[in-house]
Amino acid sequence: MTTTAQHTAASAPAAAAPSAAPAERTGARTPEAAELIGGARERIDALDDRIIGLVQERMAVSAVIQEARIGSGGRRVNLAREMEILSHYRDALGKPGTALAMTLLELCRGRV
Ligand SMILES: O=C(O)C(=O)C[C@]1(C(=O)O)C=C[C@@H](O)C=C1
Repeated sequence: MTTTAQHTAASAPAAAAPSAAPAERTGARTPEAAELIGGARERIDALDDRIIGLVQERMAVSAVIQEARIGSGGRRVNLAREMEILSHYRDALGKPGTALAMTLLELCRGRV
């Protein structure tokens, strides 16, 4: 029987294999570029871990707010506040910022 992992490994392009040579793995055409990309990817992985941690922290703080509001007899969602957040992200990051804020709000809403 073929496992999912075997199937994926067999069908994935060689460039994606972890054991591939650095230049192949990064798409670079020189060892220097491969080295630079490898280092920058490590920084991106570290940044992504921090971003994920911040998102999780945001979710926890949002849950505290929602709990307090619902516990006091209010509604879970506060649309006026959501509009402020959408504007904030859009002002900082442009149109994709709005999409990012919507995803964050989706993650944060409805956790309590
Ligand atoms: O600020 C609030 O009132 C919240 O409930 C937090 C939050 C958010 O995650 O930013 C979540 C739900 C609301 O609809 C608006 C905003």
